[in-house]
This record gives sequence, C-alpha cells and structure tokens, in this order.
Amino acid sequence: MSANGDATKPPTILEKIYAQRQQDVEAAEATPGTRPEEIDAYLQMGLAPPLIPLVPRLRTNPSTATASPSLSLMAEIKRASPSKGDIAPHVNPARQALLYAQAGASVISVLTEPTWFKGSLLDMRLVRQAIDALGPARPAVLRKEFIFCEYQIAEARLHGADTVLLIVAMLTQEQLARLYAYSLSLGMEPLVEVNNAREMTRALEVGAKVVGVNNRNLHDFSVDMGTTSGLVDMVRERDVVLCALSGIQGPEDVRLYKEQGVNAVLVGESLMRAKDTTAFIRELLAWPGA
Ligand SMILES: O=C(O)c1ccccc1NCC(=O)[C@H](O)[C@H](O)COP(=O)(O)O
Repeated sequence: MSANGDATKPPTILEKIYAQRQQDVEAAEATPGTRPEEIDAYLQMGLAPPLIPLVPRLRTNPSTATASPSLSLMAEIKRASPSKGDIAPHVNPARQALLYAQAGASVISVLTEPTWFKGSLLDMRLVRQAIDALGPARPAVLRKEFIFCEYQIAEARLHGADTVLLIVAMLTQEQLARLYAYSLSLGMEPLVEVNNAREMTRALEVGAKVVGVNNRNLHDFSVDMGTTSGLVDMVRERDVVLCALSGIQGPEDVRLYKEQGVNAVLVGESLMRAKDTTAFIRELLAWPGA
C-alpha cells in the first residue's frame, strides 16, 4: 500500500493496520500447520464448507416478495474499533449471528482483525457453524479484513467465508484485479469497498458485482452519510448490488438510501449496541412481518 504520499506525515490508521497485518500474515505463513501450501492442500481436499453465492443472497430478504425496491441487511459482529475503542468486547459471535440471521440478515460480516477490532478467524468460524443449522437459506458469511494477498482469501474460504472484503484504497489496480480474480476462482464474489468516484471507477473496471461505499473515511475516521448517495448514479444502469457501509444509526438513514436506489446496508456499531437486536432490526429495515 502506498503511504500517504508524504514521508514526513504520520501514518494513517489504514496504513498502521496494513503494516500490522503484513507482519501477522508473515507469521501465519511461517507457522507449521498454517503455511500457504498447507492451506491450499486443505482446500484441494475439499475441506472448506459449501458456499452460498453472494449476489442472489443479497437480492433476497424478508421484503423481496412485497416491497419494491427492497433492501437487504449486512449485519456486522464488531467487538471494538479504532474510532470507538471497545463496543462489545465480550459478545458471543455465534449467538449474535443467530439473532441477526433469525431477524432476516442476508449477510453476517465478521471482523477478523485482532489488534484494533478484537476479532479472529475463530469468531468467523463459530458464526458459520452456528448459522449452518439454518440450512440453505442461511445468511452469507463475510470475512471483514484488510486483505492484500491470496493467503488471506484462501484462509477465509477454508474457515467458512462465502465472501471477502477488498478495500480499493489499500490496493494497486493490479493487486485488486488479481485478488478479485482469485476470490472468484474459489467461488466467492467479493464485496469491493470504495470511498469516492475514482475508487468506484476502479471497482467497476475489475468487474465488481457487489460494491460497498464506505461512508467512513478510513484515513481520518470522519463519517459522511452523503458519500454513498453521491455515487449512486455511477451504478444506476449497471448490474451491481450497491451497499452503503458505516455510520447507519436508524430507520431514517435506511429509508433515504432505499429511496435513492441503494440495495443493501452494512451496520455494525448500532446493531452491537442495540438493547433488543431483533426489534432494532425490524425498526431499521421496516420489513413486513420480519
Ligand atoms: O470502524 C472503524 O473505526 C474503522 C476504522 C478504520 C478502518 C475500518 C473501520 N471500520 C470497519 C468498517 O468498515 C465498519 O466496521 C463497518 O462499515 C460498520 O460500520 P458502523 O456501522 O459504523 O459500525
């Protein structure tokens, strides 16, 4: 990842996370049992659990049959974050995922970064195991990570992810195209995250079918809910699922996005802090009978 272009400036949070994750991945790749060739061997043995495809899953939710347009929920397991510190450090991710799934979430997003978000691959694996009991209508599992290499994608697939996050701001166009293609080769349509028109153009150039616009600027933490609204026109005539990510706090945010043609919302902190998760999801999405 290129630094912020000025060696005299302190690194941004995204640059710090990226540097730490590089060290973490190097350590995992050097550890007997989790070396890249071992992960590949497990995948080739068919040990990764079966996938469900992301796009059809995102096009289905409790209001699909009745409401037009309808909007899907990507519900996040988020123990902590760099901007807010601890949010729900002691959450049981499997139980939380079941609550999300039973309330109608199409995707469960699991932050697996340990240092700032207190997440892990074990959290994601437990989420997958818990929702497997729901059968083929289960939500898809998203590995929410800072991905820069094939290893992290292979690891995600082995541990039960149906999709992975690719953050355009972290990757060169060559890396983005390569990792997008690699994820597809494992059967996973990635969620490609952008924050401005230039990044949206890059996501569309590699053929992304699911694009998330992050309302949070990952360099300075500022949240601008208009970021997603400002990019809707770039995908209006395309076969792209457009998702609004970050900062969503209540039904008014969701209603506006739905009117503007946004297809899904990804919600973390406000879901983790909700006293009654199911009631909050009902209120947020206004799904009939959900
Ligand atoms: O949440 C942060 O503080 C953060 C900081 C730096 C990089 C990524 C960050 N969050 C990851 C996410 O994308 C959010 O967890 C996700 O969009 C949900 O956001 P929210 O609903 O605002 O919790």
